[in-house]
Amino acid sequence: MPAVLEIEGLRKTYKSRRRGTRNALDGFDMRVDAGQVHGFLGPNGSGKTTTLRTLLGLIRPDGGRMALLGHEVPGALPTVAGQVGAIVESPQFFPHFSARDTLSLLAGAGEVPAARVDEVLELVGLRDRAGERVKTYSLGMKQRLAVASALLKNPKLLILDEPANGLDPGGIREMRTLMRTLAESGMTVVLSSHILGEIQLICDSVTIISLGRRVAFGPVDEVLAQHSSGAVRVRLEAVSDLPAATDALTRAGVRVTGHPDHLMLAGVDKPATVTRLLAENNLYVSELAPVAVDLESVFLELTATAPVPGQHRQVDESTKVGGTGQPGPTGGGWGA
Ligand SMILES: Nc1ncnc2c1ncn2[C@@H]1O[C@H](COP(=O)(O)OP(=O)(O)OP(=O)(O)O)[C@@H](O)[C@H]1O
Repeated sequence: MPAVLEIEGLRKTYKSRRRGTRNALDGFDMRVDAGQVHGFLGPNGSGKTTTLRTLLGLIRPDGGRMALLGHEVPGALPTVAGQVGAIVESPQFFPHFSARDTLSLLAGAGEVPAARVDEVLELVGLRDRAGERVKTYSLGMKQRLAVASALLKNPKLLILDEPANGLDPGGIREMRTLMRTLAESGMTVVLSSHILGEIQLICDSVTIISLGRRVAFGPVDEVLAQHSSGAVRVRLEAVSDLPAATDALTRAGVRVTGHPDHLMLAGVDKPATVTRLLAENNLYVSELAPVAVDLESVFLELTATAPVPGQHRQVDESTKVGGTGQPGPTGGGWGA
């Protein structure tokens, strides 16, 4: 299957006086095959938007190579731009224009046939409100308009950063159906999202990024299978014992992901060893069950972002150049 999007060894460094030089992308790789719905996942600040902005020529990379639809970018962007539709960060629309005026203006500028405006309004479910001013739209309606604008030129590749943002549950389901329909018509769709249950339902394949590097990729089934061996859910008689159990299990070399009322363990060969280890620490198990792992658990484990009882995780996924490769101690990866 031909690759529609290819990235190899992409590097991007941001420099700031306050935070020094930090790698947002640290040799990142990604490949998306034609006709797939591909999920692009990563914790806050892990480099997703930087990747997408770099691909679209909005940011200059510091190293690596990228190709869209078989053409090296950014050099070939003028050639491929007409075949790539993207929403990266919320686009701004004229508040006094209606959705139909907005799309007609964009269609005119992009030499798209006027009839396509009504087609995309229908596709995103805005037909009945298309004549009203954008300033009267809800967040979800603006999001639908943004998707409509990216679909106008019937692109071969559609890139959407958080398309479900602001959509109600019905809207999320409609977006899911729309993405599948577009893929069935031959379009390749790349979605970044934090709604992992949704990604598991929609996507054929995923890339997971952490600290500016790829930590997992491939068909969703394969990524789940690679990480599902020995997954066990543990509940204790006392929820307040979970931190002590996390500590004891981690010291014994078990990979533990904390949840408010249970722990998920990975790589457990014999569940009986867990029961014995906890009992030796006066921690008593009320449930020990093998589980089929889901994308959320895989994500939390691979990106080490699972909540730890009693701790407040600080967001910082960039890595200091010349540092240890770990996030900085001060947290707050919200730009310089
Ligand atoms: N203009 C900038 N100047 C300095 N640092 C930046 C800039 N833009 C992004 N960064 C940093 O680069 C890192 C990656 O940010 P990016 O926006 O790519 O993350 P993300 O994965 O899209 O996060 P989110 O899920 O929160 O949208 C973060 O540490 C961020 O603070």
